[in-house]
Amino acid sequence: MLYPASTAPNAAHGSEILEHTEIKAQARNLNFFYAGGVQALKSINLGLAANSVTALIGPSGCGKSTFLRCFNRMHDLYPGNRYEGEIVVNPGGINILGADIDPIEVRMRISMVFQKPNPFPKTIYENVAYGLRVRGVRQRALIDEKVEEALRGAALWEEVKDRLQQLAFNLSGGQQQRLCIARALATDPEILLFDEPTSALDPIATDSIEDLIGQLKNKVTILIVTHNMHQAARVSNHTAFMHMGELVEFGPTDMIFTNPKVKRTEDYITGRYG
Ligand SMILES: Nc1ncnc2c1ncn2[C@@H]1O[C@H](COP(=O)(O)OP(=O)(O)OP(=O)(O)O)[C@@H](O)[C@H]1O
Repeated sequence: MLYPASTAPNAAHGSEILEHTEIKAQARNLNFFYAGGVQALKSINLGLAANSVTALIGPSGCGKSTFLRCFNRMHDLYPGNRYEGEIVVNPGGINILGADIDPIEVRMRISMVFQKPNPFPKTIYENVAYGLRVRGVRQRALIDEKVEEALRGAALWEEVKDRLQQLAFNLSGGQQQRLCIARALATDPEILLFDEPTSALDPIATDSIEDLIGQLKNKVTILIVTHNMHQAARVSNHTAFMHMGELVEFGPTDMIFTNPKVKRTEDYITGRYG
């Protein structure tokens, strides 16, 4: 769906950037308050281009994870947290923060991969089948098919196809993280959220996850939080720089890293703070 310029996201920070781009999701005037009253997000307007990777960067505590977690309503798990504004997801233009929206359904459409691999204490097969079972899928043949498809999608199938009934904990850290990606893929999500997905992994496992992200964007829209600016530059199409709960600058990744328009972005990119 093409948005006219007037409704393009991120009006304050280069709305022209996504003007002719299909937008998968769009945060509109998004504020977020933790239960104690801390306002962690301040009027964020940001669009995620469909089938591409958007990276969130910024110093510790700037609100990256808070923003990411709004997209799958993770904050609902703790009483007293409060959103204001909207996150509109296409197709359908549905505001997933709406009071009438079931957060569990949101999490089927928008899956998350965490910092540390967190497989369930179950077999490799059951880890991937989990979301399908929660959704009520019962046919064994269909589950088999989906498990294989998700493991192939996560570039893990060849390594585990002969040991699907082994415990997931027997896998290496990098394999466990790819298993978590397969688990996230099994319910055919439209958006994948990655919260520093390689920070607990060695360089080789990191490379394989980055390659995988490059392949996955053909099928899903990806939002990734990373502290590693080289990683943001390698994997993302667009980058958003946040500072103190605000979106400071947003643009094509090469532009943000080579020619940022805002001094705060430049200072961060060049290592002057953060
Ligand atoms: N559960 C919480 N309750 C109250 N305040 C919180 C909570 N979690 C985070 N915050 C605050 O919200 C702000 C944003 O935190 P957030 O974790 O989103 O930042 P971040 O950019 O992801 O940081 P990091 O890079 O260190 O992970 C910070 O000021 C943080 O202290």
